[in-house]
Amino acid sequence: MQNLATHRIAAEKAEGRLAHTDRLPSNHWPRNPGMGLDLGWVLDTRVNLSATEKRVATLPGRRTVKKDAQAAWLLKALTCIDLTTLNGDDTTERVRRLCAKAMRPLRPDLIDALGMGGRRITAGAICVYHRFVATAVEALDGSGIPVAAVSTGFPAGLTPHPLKVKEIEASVADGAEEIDIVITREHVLTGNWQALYDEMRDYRAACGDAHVKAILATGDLKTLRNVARASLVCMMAGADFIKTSTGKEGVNATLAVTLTMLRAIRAYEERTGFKVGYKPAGGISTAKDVLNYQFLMKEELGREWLEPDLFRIGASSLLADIERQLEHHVTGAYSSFHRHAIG
Ligand SMILES: O=C[C@H](O)COP(=O)(O)O
Repeated sequence: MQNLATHRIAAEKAEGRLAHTDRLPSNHWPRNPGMGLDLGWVLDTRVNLSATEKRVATLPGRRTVKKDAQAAWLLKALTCIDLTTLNGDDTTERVRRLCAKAMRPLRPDLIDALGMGGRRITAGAICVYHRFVATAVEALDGSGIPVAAVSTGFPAGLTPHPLKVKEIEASVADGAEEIDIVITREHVLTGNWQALYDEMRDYRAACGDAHVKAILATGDLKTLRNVARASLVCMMAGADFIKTSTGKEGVNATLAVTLTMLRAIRAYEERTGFKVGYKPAGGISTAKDVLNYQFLMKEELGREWLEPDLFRIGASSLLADIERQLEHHVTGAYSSFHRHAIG
């Protein structure tokens, strides 16, 4: 069922008043409440590896956008970035600089030259460890940009369960509006779907009103079938988003994993009517990469999944390349990477 805000936005869109890059409110779609664990559905789910690989292999050559259209897609991608710093040497100062970048990701002259003068263009969120949540919330005050905290013993997810729940509660108390949890990979590798469902249910409950993204760590899950099944179980347990990776696995986001997860999202929506968001993360660092993810989102799920309330890109260095490409689009010249030190 659509809420009032949804109707208003739909009406504005129909009248052409909602520009391509304007942010939609984060409560645009009804939140996925989850459902009981349907083991039959989980175990019936299979993935055709060669068909998946064939489908994604043809994507880069088949779909391309140029000039103004490319600039519009890249601007849209920019608004979906969860600007991330997840390093052992993170400091308060680095997090503050990242927040400043999230609020002003592009130079004003570039925004004007792209015909977007006067529009508010920001990153989708800031993503940090719990230690820096309060710093980021303070730095972003009044901007409307949410803070996402990685949690539950990120990245390995092997701390005791009660501590994981407390970690979520602590980040929510500090002002995190989004919590990126990591699942226990062993539950997937041993086919213990009930245990995965139960832990995810606890995480969702601990989040309260904060939205929860379930990081599957797909590079650890061995098969696409496991990826599809884990995606379904996390959605059944109430995940608002499913996310590929921590960025710390040997293999992080890929197009094959993305196709598998997007089809699970589609199946879940067909069955329940609820839309779940998608967040590829880890190793996405070029404008060219991100366009392929956007094409796949649009082809598999439709235009609605190109907005930040259903699509985020977890990335620590993608913004710099998007900025360079947009600057090239405007000026005809590439700037060097050292001029885009953050993001
Ligand atoms: O969730 C975000 C990832 O940790 C970012 O990975 P990245 O540093 O490869 O962009």
